Amino acid sequence: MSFADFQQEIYVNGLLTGALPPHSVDPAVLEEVARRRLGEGPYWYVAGSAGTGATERANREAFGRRRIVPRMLVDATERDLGVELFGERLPAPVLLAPVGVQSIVHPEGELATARAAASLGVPSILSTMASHTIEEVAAAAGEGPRWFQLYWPHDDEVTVSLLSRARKAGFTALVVTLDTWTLGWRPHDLDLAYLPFLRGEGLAIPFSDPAFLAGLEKSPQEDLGAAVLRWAPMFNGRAHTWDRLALLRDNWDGPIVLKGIQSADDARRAADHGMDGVVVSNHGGRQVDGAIASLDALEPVAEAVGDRLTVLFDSGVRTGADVLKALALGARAVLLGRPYLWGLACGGADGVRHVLRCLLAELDISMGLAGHRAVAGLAPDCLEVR
Ligand SMILES: Cc1cc2nc3c(=O)[nH]c(=O)nc-3n(C[C@H](O)[C@H](O)[C@H](O)COP(=O)(O)O)c2cc1C
Ligand SMILES: CCCCCCC(=O)C(=O)O
Repeated sequence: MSFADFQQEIYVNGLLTGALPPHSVDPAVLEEVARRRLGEGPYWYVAGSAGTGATERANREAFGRRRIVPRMLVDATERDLGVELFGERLPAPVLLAPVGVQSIVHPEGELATARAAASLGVPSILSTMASHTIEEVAAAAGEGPRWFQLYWPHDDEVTVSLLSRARKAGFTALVVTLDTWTLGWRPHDLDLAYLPFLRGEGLAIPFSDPAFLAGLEKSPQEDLGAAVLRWAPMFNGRAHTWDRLALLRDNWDGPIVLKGIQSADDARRAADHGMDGVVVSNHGGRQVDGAIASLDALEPVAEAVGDRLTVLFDSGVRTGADVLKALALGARAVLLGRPYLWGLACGGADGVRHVLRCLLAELDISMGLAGHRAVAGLAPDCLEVR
């Protein structure tokens, strides 16, 4: 079955039974429904961005400036969206971005996300700030592909312990997020005084880690305040430096991908330091207001590193056509962020699966209509810049 068949399934169901799709296929409508369900604090924590929102808007505008140039009389009836990432064959060039504290959106949080992604063979990247433990999420993902995202603690024993737990639980690739060593200036969260971690929420992974617990007199269940006080300076407030990457290389025997890269120079340095990939990302515009649009950073990074690194992309992807554009500009695959959280809010695992199926169906159909049989054939000349 191709991803495009989801469109037929919806039409046929509608014709035969009069049934509408369980959720809207329009990401903006789904977001509106999620907004009503979540309430102000949780909605704005997810939807919000840094400062005036200029970078979040720039992310979308950069997609708007690029237009696909469809080619005719090409037989693209049969298409292959598959892609190989670090030796793993994936059915489509899409992963679910790491997102912390998903229990604020749905009680099953990362467990639901992992199940939905696994049902389609798509990797979901587990955040260090997840509201379920590494081992619980691994069990929920079953045979599905798993990647782990590290928020890198300023405590080497905790770092090594997290990496070893993730490896033991079957996570194959490590994504190290560099752009959020401290939280950006986020007016919505400040005005609503809504910051889930400060209540100890969504910290299931550090709070279940033996090396982290070894530094506490009482368990987090007995003394949550003390646990938060140990967590905060360990994970927040100080950046690491390039020379420290050796610790990760020495303690992770799979691919390592640096997330949050926005400059060609940093991408080259990542390659020089023995990294395997980068995610060109500005964290969905949540960190530096006024930062470069992620899509504008993509092509220079891809050109700078050539085959030395696997280049992934996120920030601002909303539709299948967006995925096509990012692939054409040099991404091997993209990470989807906020849209799947709206699916999670509206329908748990089914909602996340629905969002993924819509995105992949639209990508598949857009590829065909634009005259592309495989993602490997996409290049900058498939697009026009306005
Ligand atoms: C609510 C929320 C929580 C996030 N938590 C994390 C996280 O724990 N780790 C991380 O690397 N990125 C995190 N991100 C950033 C995403 O991985 C991704 O870079 C971003 O959402 C992409 O932009 P988009 O939402 O416009 O698609 C978070 C994003 C959101 C919206
Ligand atoms: C110490 C930083 C924790 C941030 C976790 C969630 C996140 O990345 C976000 O954007 O919010």
